[in-house]
Amino acid sequence: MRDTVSEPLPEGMTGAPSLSGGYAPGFGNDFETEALPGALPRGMNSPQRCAYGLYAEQLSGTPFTAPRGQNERTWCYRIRPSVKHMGRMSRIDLPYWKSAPHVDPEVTSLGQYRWDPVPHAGEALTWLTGMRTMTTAGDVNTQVGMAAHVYLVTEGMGDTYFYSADSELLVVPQEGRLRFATELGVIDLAPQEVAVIPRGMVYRVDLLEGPARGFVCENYGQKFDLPDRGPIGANCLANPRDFLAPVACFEDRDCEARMVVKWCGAFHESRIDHSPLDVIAWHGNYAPVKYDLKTFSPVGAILFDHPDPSIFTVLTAPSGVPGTANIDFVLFRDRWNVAEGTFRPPWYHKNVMSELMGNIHGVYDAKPQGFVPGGMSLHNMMLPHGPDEDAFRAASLADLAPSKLEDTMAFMFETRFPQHLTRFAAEEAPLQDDYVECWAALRKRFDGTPEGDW
Ligand SMILES: O=C(O)Cc1cc(O)ccc1O
Ligand SMILES: [Fe+2]
Repeated sequence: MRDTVSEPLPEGMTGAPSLSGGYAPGFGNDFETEALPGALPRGMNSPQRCAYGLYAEQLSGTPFTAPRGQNERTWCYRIRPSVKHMGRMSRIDLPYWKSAPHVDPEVTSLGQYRWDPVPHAGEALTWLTGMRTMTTAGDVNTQVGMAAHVYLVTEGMGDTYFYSADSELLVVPQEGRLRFATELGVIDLAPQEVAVIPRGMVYRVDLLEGPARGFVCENYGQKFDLPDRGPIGANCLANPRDFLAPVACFEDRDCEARMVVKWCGAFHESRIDHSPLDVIAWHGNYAPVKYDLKTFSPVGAILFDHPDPSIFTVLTAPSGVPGTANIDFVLFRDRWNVAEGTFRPPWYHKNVMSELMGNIHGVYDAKPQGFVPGGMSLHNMMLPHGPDEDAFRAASLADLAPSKLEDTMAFMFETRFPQHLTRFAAEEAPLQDDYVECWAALRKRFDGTPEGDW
């Protein structure tokens, strides 16, 4: 890939030649970037002839008529139009990547589930062959719901390129480093960062440091957005400036390449003779982004009680019903615990939404044992859960001086839809058969006295 060519600054001025080392900051911004000077048309989208003999093409991420605040599209100026990046498609099988509706009659999804990290199998796996679906929810055909996956990557995709017509992908690495070489530029991704790859965006995933493992939330529905902050005001939580979109760069490369497309839950391939990453300049607001989770500014209880976990929402994908997300992406990062007279860990609860959690790093306060980095848990719709016996005892008896929860980073994909386990999740992944035992020792403390039996 070529490096970004930055525009010369006007005479007598000095300044940074490029933004943020290959990225431009902002969430949902209208970006413009060109890898060759003058490649981006000025003042119009469709010149009669584009500079450098490029083709102009629009990528629409929302319907043409979406309300202005949600309307997303990007204009690309590319060596060939996308229609040249696809030949006749034929079906291929990626047996571990499932889409909703996928309800296996032999699998029980009703229960509290927890998994150890899915181990690296010792076989060579790419972003496509290493994607392992754990749960699906909703329906990919009607564009509602999601799937939760674990990825195991030991090698790059080589000359295979991919796009998902079904979904945008929220990528949450836990181990290793990946490079997403996309049509609009390059995103390098490490643990404790996340990336959002939009629906329809062509890319290839290279391995920078392996093996790599992480989690993916495949969003079939409306795009992830920043949540409204309500009375919190204009700042904190995830701040728009901390999202980074790549600047334009391109490949002008003839090779025997393969384009793989996910469409209505099925995978297809076709052969082409060049790299499709040929966008030399683009402008618009439909772009991949990355975000450093360590820039998330948590807001919490500063006197008493434990608020709902929605205060830690990084991104929310709306469902059309106000306040009822298709998916909330929620982050439990290191933070201060200061609430007085309060049981500080999460309370016991039953939730109409279903909660899939993953541990990126360290120890999660409600589950000091057994929920390890790389591990996942599922507390499905209306399934009771809460702190294990150790966490309950410790927090009930703790001296409530301010204390810092350190070395902790876990997340939740919370969806309004029940999540159905795949056979892989139920039979092949390292399910902890004894997970429910973590609550076994929660004994009756009611003894008729106001103090209870401690
Ligand atoms: O179940 C969990 O551990 C996630 C969670 C955390 C929290 O602080 C409040 C509610 C909740 O579901
Ligand atoms: Fe919960």
